[in-house]
Amino acid sequence: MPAITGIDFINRINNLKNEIWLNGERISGKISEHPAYKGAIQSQAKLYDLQQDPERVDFMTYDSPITGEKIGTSYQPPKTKNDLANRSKMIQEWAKSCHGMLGRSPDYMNTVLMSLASSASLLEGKDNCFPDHLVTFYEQARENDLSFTHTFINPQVNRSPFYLEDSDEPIAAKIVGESDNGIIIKGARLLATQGGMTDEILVFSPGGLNDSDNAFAFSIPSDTKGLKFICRETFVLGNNAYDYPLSSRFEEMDTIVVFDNVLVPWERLFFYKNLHVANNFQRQSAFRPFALHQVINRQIVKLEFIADVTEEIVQTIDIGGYSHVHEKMAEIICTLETMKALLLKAETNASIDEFGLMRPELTPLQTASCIFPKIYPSIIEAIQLLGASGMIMIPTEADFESAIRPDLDQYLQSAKHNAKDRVKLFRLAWDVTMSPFATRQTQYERFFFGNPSTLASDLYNSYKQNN
Ligand SMILES: Cc1cc2nc3c(=O)[nH]c(=O)nc-3n(C[C@H](O)[C@H](O)[C@H](O)COP(=O)(O)OP(=O)(O)OC[C@H]3O[C@@H](n4cnc5c(N)ncnc54)[C@H](O)[C@@H]3O)c2cc1C
Repeated sequence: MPAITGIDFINRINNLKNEIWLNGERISGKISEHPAYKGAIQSQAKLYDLQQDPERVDFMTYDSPITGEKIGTSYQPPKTKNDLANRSKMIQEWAKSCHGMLGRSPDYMNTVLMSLASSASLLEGKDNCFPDHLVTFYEQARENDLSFTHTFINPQVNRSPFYLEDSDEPIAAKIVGESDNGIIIKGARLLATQGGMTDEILVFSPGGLNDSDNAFAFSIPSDTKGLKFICRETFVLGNNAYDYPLSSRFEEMDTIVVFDNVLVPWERLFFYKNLHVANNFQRQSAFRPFALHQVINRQIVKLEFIADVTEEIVQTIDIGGYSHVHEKMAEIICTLETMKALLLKAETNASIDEFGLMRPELTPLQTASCIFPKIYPSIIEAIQLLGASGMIMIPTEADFESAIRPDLDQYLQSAKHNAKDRVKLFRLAWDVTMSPFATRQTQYERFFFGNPSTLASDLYNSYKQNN
């Protein structure tokens, strides 16, 4: 089938009837109508619709090698520098539609699956490995435009390097059985963003040292029997876009994932009970350069949006003459320009890799992934400092529609805007920096691609090898 539309996505997710728990209750009825999911599902649906837009179809889609129909570019293995540039254009187009706030827009996971399937040859001839399953499944996902969440990390029980789980009842999800139909998984995974609102969940175990039951990789439908998504509290405070401009539209739920004796059919298993492969496959595959390429493109769009919002604050209350304001703006500009330069270097120095992919240079992407999580929180703080009490004194749209409107118009006006527009801007700045949604965004960017110290070690070690 061709790339799906927004309504195809919504209908498919509603039909799944995934087991999702929020605030002590199982969500029933259409997930797309639930207040905690509605905004994100509608925003994601708009992304799918962009694939159909006649003005964008040439770079948002490409011709299926199987059917010739137009399918999503995020699934395309880039073979030329032009393909890579097209990929960036597609990623940035989707990111612009959500100001880079949907960290797990479908292009992220589609890219992950594309890069892993392109590296399937690494699994060939290895014990308990099924490279053909990975490639077949990728083709199935690509041709049906499947959406994904993923969970790669074990629950945060004990992070000491000497910790080995020793419990009769599994905590971290592991293999507890095997049958003619597949393997059985029991236990939990730390986190899946967008858990419950995607067709599939991709699971990779962290591997380890001694227990091959901790070594597996697979993808299963989100409505598989025994699979549960347990939500954190929702950060949607209301659905009015004036009051909650970002959280009403882009709040991606995070979920604990529980596997209650879940059967993973053989054909969905990519490898199992092979610790060496579990410990090395992702690192040796094309996963890192391509996933990071998607992440850095999105973060650039997000920074551009943040720079615009911040400049508007500066203009609105006319603080552009102060030198400390210039310093804060310069910090944003330097970060943005650094990220763009690193992306450009990665794409300029791209070369064909062992899997035949046009791979962006890894070092600049790793560098960007070390810089951004550190600087993002300080950019957020800079906006808080520039906005000062303006970030707090933000009446709602209902206030503007009430009898106190004349007071608000008089006392909340600004150098550039009338009161309602000024408050609209500051509510947006609050949703970028201070609301529960914003606070989660900061934590998200800090840990998006893993522990910052692990990312730094990765950069250090690969830099030593390659330079
Ligand atoms: C909002 C949000 C959304 C996320 N979405 C997803 C998702 O969709 N899918 C997914 O798989 N994951 C997701 N994650 C998980 C993310 O990958 C992890 O948060 C990240 O890898 C860090 O792991 P952790 O949270 O378990 O922290 P921990 O590993 O428990 O770290 C806790 C502290 O200990 C330190 N520490 C731990 N181990 C080491 C070490 N070996 N060396 C040095 N210091 C160490 C850390 O630096 C940190 O300060 C998400 C996280 C967040 C915050």
